[in-house]
This record gives sequence, C-alpha cells and structure tokens, in this order.
Amino acid sequence: MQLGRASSRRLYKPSSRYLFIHSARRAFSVALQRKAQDVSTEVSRTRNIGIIAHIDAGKTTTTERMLYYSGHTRRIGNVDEGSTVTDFLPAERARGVTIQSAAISFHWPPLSVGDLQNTSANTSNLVPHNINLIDTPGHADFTFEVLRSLRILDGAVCILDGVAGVEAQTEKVWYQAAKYRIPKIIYVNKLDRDGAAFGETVKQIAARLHAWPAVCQVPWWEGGRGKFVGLGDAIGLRSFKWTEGGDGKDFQVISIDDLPSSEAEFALEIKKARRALVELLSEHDERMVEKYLEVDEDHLAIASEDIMISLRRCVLNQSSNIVPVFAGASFQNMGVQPLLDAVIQLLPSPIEALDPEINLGGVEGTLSSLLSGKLVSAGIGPKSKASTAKFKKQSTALIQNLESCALAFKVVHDSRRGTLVYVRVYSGSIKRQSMLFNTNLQVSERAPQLLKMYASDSVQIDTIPAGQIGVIPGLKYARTGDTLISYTGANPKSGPPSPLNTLQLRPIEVPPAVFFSSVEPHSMSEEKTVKSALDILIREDPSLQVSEDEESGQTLLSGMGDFHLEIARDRLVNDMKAKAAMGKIEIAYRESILEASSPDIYVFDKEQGGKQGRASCIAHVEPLSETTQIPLDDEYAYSAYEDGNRVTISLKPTTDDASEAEPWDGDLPPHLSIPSLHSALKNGALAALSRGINYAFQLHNTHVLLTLDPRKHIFGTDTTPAALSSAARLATKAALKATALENGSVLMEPVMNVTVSVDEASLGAVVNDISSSRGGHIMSLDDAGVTSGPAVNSTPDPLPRIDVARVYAPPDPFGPSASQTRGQGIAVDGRRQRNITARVPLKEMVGYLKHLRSLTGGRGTFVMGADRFERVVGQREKVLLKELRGF
Ligand SMILES: Nc1nc2c(ncn2[C@@H]2O[C@H](COP(=O)(O)OP(=O)(O)OP(=O)(O)O)[C@@H](O)[C@H]2O)c(=O)[nH]1
Repeated sequence: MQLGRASSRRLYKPSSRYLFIHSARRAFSVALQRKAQDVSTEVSRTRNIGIIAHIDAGKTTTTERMLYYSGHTRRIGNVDEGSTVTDFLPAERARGVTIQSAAISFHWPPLSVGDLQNTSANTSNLVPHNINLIDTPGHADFTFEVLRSLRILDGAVCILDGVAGVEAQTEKVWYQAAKYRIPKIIYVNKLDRDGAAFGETVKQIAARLHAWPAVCQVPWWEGGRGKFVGLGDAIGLRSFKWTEGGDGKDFQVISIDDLPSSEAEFALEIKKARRALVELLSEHDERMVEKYLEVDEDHLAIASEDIMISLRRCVLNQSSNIVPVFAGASFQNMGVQPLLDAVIQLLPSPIEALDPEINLGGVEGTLSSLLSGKLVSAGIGPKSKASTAKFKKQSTALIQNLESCALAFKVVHDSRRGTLVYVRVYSGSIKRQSMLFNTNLQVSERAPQLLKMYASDSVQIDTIPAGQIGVIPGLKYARTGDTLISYTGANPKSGPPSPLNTLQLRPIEVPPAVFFSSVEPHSMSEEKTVKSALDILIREDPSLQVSEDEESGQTLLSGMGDFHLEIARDRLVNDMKAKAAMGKIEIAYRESILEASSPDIYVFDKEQGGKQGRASCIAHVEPLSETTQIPLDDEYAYSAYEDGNRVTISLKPTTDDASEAEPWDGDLPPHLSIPSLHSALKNGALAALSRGINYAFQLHNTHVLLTLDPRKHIFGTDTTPAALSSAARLATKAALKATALENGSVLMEPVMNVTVSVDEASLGAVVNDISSSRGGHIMSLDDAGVTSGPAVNSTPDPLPRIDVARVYAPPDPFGPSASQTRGQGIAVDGRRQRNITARVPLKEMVGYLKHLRSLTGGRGTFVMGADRFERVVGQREKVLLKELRGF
C-alpha cells in the first residue's frame, strides 16, 4: 500500500482529526474520453476482472457503486428498482437477477481532469487504472455463462453474503476459478444486516473454500455492538468511517492512534488482524520474514507497502493459497472504494496473467508457445518428416503475419446499436476496418467500428490492443466463444493459411442441455423472423441449442435448466417480439446404441438450392467409451467431442489393400479446404445424431467415424460443402438405423449433482426424501458451518484442506449465539447449516424447491448442475417409456 506510517503522519494533520479526501465529480467528458484512451492502452495499468458469487450476494449492487465512485455514472442504480447499468436486459431488471455477463470499463482511481479528483482510499498514491469488469450471473442455470467468463478473466472478486456465509454456488464457481488458476480476493458484503457474522464467514472461507483467509479489514461495529459504521484497515493501521445515509463518497480516514477511547477494543482488533496477517504472510513468503526481522519482530512496524507487496506476491503465486479478505455493505455505500484499491493493488495485469490455452489443429498448447514457434516444434502440422521440416520453415513467416488474435466472449443484441460482439484481445491489436477470420465458422468479416463501453456510454476507438476488452458492433457471424484472428495477406475467401485457420483460444466445452421446449411460429409467414430471432439467441448464448425435429417438423430449443429456457422465452417473445409460442418445458432424454454398425457408404446426388450437389462418404457408428480407439493416424484426420458424442473424420484413400494406396497429397478443388471438409462432414454427422432411431431422442455416447476418400468421393465443383454435409448426415443415419434396429438402443436420463443446504433439524427428513422418494444417491454430508469439526465424507475438490483452528477471525458481536440472546429467538440463516451432496435423476428434481421448502420450514436451498446421462433400467425404464409414449 502506498500510504505508509510516515506518510500517514503527514496526511493526518494534528489539528484535524478526520481527513476528508473526497470531492464531487462530474460526468464522463470529452477530455476524460481522451485521457481514458491513453490509460486503456497501457496494459500494466489494466485489470480484467470478474465478480463471482452466489445468487443475491450483492454483485450488481457492488458494481453499481464501482461505476458511481469512478465517475462513470451520475447516480447509483438500484437492483430492487430495476435501474442498474449492468442488469440491462428487461428480463434481468424485472427479476432483479443477473443473467448475462455484461462487460464494462471504468477507471480507478478516477481520472483527474479539472475539478475531478482522485478519491481512492489511498489518495493520490495510486495512478488511474483501466478496469474491465465482467458482472456474472449467480443462478446455477447460468453456470456456463460464469465458466465462460472465467476463461477471459485475469482476476476475480468473490462476493460473499456476510449473513449467509459461503453458499453452494460460490463453492462451485470458486473451484472452477481455482482450476483455471485465477487469482482472487474476497469481499464480505451485507455487514449492515442483522445476523451478519464476518468472523464466522472468514472461518467458512477456510473450511469450505480451502483458502487461507488473509483478513485485511475488520468490521467496525460502533462501540463494539452497535451499528456497522465502517472498517478497520489491518494493512494501513487505520480505519474508514462512512456517513450514515450518504452516497458513500465522503468517508473519514482515521489513524488507529486517533480513534476515540470508546473504540479501544476495535483499535486492538485492528492490531490483532495486522499481527495475524504478518504471520500468515511470513509462512508463505520469505521476503516478509526478512522484513519482520528488519523491524525487530514488531508486527506493527512493518511498512504497509511491504505488506501489500508481499500479499500481492502470494495472490499471484497461487501455491500459497492465500486469499485477501475485505469487508463492506455495498447497499449502504460502505467499503467499495477500499475494495477497488485492492483490485488494482492485488490482482494481476494482463501481462502477469496466465498464458492462455489454445488448440491448433487438434493439438493443445499455450498462446506463447505458438507465438514463439515451440508449438510447431512440439509436433503441430504435417506428421511426415519432410513436410514437418518444410512446415517449420514456413511457420516463422506464418506467425509473423498474425496481426491479432482475440476471443469473442459475449454477443449481445442491443436494440439501439444492433449486435455487439465483446472481444478480449490476446495478441497484437485489432484495428478498425481489420478483416477478421473466424476460425470456428471459417468465415471472414470486417470490423467496421470498435467501441469501448463505459457504463451505458460507448466511445469509438481505433484499436483494441492485446490485454484489452472492447466491443465490435456490426459483425454478422461471430458468436460467443469464437476465435477471431487478423492476418496480413489472408486469402479473402479461405482466410489465413493452415494451420493458423484452426487456431482456437481457450476452447470450452458446452455442457449438455437437459431441458427443451418446442417453438411454434404463430403462422407460416412468421417462420423466417422467428428463425432469425432464434439465430440471435444462440449467437448470444451457446448453451442454448436449436434443432429441427425431422419427423414432426418442429423447432426445438434446449437449455441448461427450466429457468434458462424461461429467460430464453422472455428474450424471444418480449424483447425480440418474435411471434411464436413456446411449448411445455420438458426433460431432454437421450438415446444410446448398444453395438457397432458395419460401415455404411452413402452417395449423395441431388439438386440443392438450384445447384447440382454430389458427394459421398462412409460412416461407421459405435458406442463411445473410455476405451474407444480414435484413429488419428493420417495427417488430415480430425476428431471432435461435442455434446456427448464424438465425430472422427479420416481423409484417406480407401483401397482394400492399404499398402497399395498411394498417399493423398492434400490436393483439393480450389473451392474446398481441409477445414471446410472437416466442418461440413462433422455438421452432417451431428445432424444425424440429433434424433435417435427408436425413441427419437438425441444420441449420446456415440462415436461416428466418417471416411472420405478424396479421390473417389469428391466430384469436382459438384461437391459443395452442403453436399458433403448431406452425404455425411445420410451415411451416419443409415449406420445408426442398421445397428439400432438390429441390436436395439437404450434410454438415458440426465442425472444431476445436487447440493442441498438445510439446518441440522431438517437434515434427516431431507436425506430420507432424497434417497427413498427420489431415487437419489447421497454422496456426502458436509458441515456448512465450521464449529462442529471437520467435514464428514468430504466432497471431491481440487484444493488441500485447511486447519480452521489456525485461522485468525475477529469475533462476531452478532454471531448465531448472540442473535439468539438478542431476543430474536431464531438461528441466523447460514449458521449451523448442513450441506447434502447427492446425485439425483433430473425428473425427480422437477418442482423440488417447493417440496424442500415445506420440509425445512422455508429455509432450505439447493443448487444443481448436470452431472451425466445414465442408462434407465428395469421398472423405471418401463414406467418412463409408458409416460413418454402416453400409453
Ligand atoms: N442490507 C443489504 N442488502 C444488500 C446489500 N447488497 C445487496 N443487497 C440486496 O441484496 C439483494 C441482491 O443484490 P444484487 O446486487 O442483485 O445481488 P447479485 O449478486 O447481483 O444477484 P444476482 O444478479 O441475482 O446473482 C438486493 O435486494 C440488494 O438490495 C448490502 O450490503 N446490504
């Protein structure tokens, strides 16, 4: 921290006990825009961060304050009144929940222009930074949205509800963030509420998130047991006090030596927190030990800057597993400015962030290994010796021509500005008018304009440099999750040369959809507009899927949960005004084959869209298991796992005697390329897998092997990508039919991973209900609290356990026992809770919330996510089939 003890003496003039360091601000002006542009191109002064938490922990409320204090909004938006900047969809505002991640940029400390001054808690010692903030949804149905956002974050703020403590959804997202090794800080919010228990929450961080809490702030309850009025800063040995009912801009910074005698205990607690912090850091950071010895082992004498530097080292080097903990009550406008200081002081810049993972032609590596040419040496590209040498030579030139590489992480349809594609640039820079090649769709499109989003304002910019987030309006094709690259001298039709045209940044697997609903346009004439609206929906959210049921002709929309589909319906009908009705939300069962088929060849020869189409290919299908062999022995082979199935494509001569076959040299008619062959054949196979033969459900656990002999199965210009897709679809379908009719197929149902939080008294009833009435399997019974010892049958998680007895946590004046003695007579929610983890068929979870509430007196909560599809057997299969067939 920049404000050390010496400087604190300089700032706290003896004559003035309290120091007011804040002033009014004016709106974002032209001068500021210019200055903003300068700051935002400086990567070391950029933070790409996300806010993660359980539903209702206060992410949106906190974000609104961040925008306000940074000078980007003139008033504070209110979630409960539906006036926030980040929850901008009507459906979000109506429900008060965040559904889409919104990315907005602001500066902290604010840019100083004219009367606009720096108001961070650390005064002028911090230089303005550009913060790109992504607000993520907390509802379990939108977990995919969170996971996708996590892939582009360099750091995260995890917000906890100070009353409920660590909740199930937080745990889930926390472990994901830990898996991606994203540095995090924690903000314990809602400390103004009755029953807030900061100390207990700190212990839960250790017990349930398995992180060492580095308590940087302690809550200030007036006189020890009064109202929540501010915070004690263990790093700066001072306190912050906010004016009740104010907008939070004005707060007092009081050195602990200046605290009144009525707050002696509070001052003592700040010192205790400082000792605990120094000790914790000393255990993980040698240099902190040196500092400690330099000041004769006086915990309080270490300069606050040294503590901050050590803490930053520990946060960035995640092996220490230390997480700094901050506190506040965003709704009361308390605690947000010091939190913002912590964001820029503790979380990494893009330069310090982890090297992004990439996939190049099916081989995994990192972006820096690609840019340095190492990925090529590691065996990317052609497999034969001669061609590898040639390829290596070409690769340097290839990489030099790569102008930029970016990930489209969000597509938003804005009624005013049209489609906005949010991108994070990873290398080079995207310039206005750049031709961008979409490696997922194999299409090129120009970026007509570039924008930077500041709250509800947007500013036109000329470039989006590496490390930055920006918006490209007007792209026609880019979808959420697509990789976009610009390349000097790219072919306008086929894009950059191979293998760069296959580059995928941070690929992420879409989880299976478990619910679906039909979409019926009101009339034939509406079909086209409904289809366009659905196209926008799936461009925005790749966890939604649209399919056509061949036999009934119905359009089906599938998603992650009933709430997910409900929101999709809202978007479609209310926001996009599509004239369509959505049917009942139903469970998406799957079908799986039991035996392999013999190879089936199909020759497609038909007119398509007024043009002759001709292509051929061979399909072979088999059940997919861990032992399935994936033949990737020829250099043009390709394999992709999608939505529970695998499609492998082999492009090679198909002579009976393989030794006689002349190897194929990769020659293709000019209108075709290897990636276009792969993509057309894969899409054809996936279309065939969308409907099973016996039960009409999508196929699951199926491996399709498509073989195409380029000399025999391609017929000059008649072989269009559409003809190839049709050949692949029909060949796959024939192979599926052959095995399903001869050997039968089985029904699979989605099984969910469910975490139920209940109080001790309801535990027995809930466990009994899950295991006997719902056919679920209890996986573990964890203690959600921390007071009754270690967890029983711990859930699997990637982090080592922490001895809670060694964790420093300040006492809670209003903890559970205190609240009972405060005459309220009820235990505070979130304390003494038990967590039940179980695997339960989705069918048995429909309407569960209502039942859980009745079993727990309204206090039980649960989150669930799809675990896997399981075969339905015995009596259950009979009953289910009867139900599905309706007879
Ligand atoms: N008393 C109190 N209430 C708060 C505080 N912060 C947020 N709230 C309230 O908690 C509720 C949820 O706040 P949000 O900001 O919407 O929470 P969120 O985490 O964004 O929720 P989702 O978008 O649904 O995931 C709202 O009613 C807020 O007014 C706080 O510090 N104190």
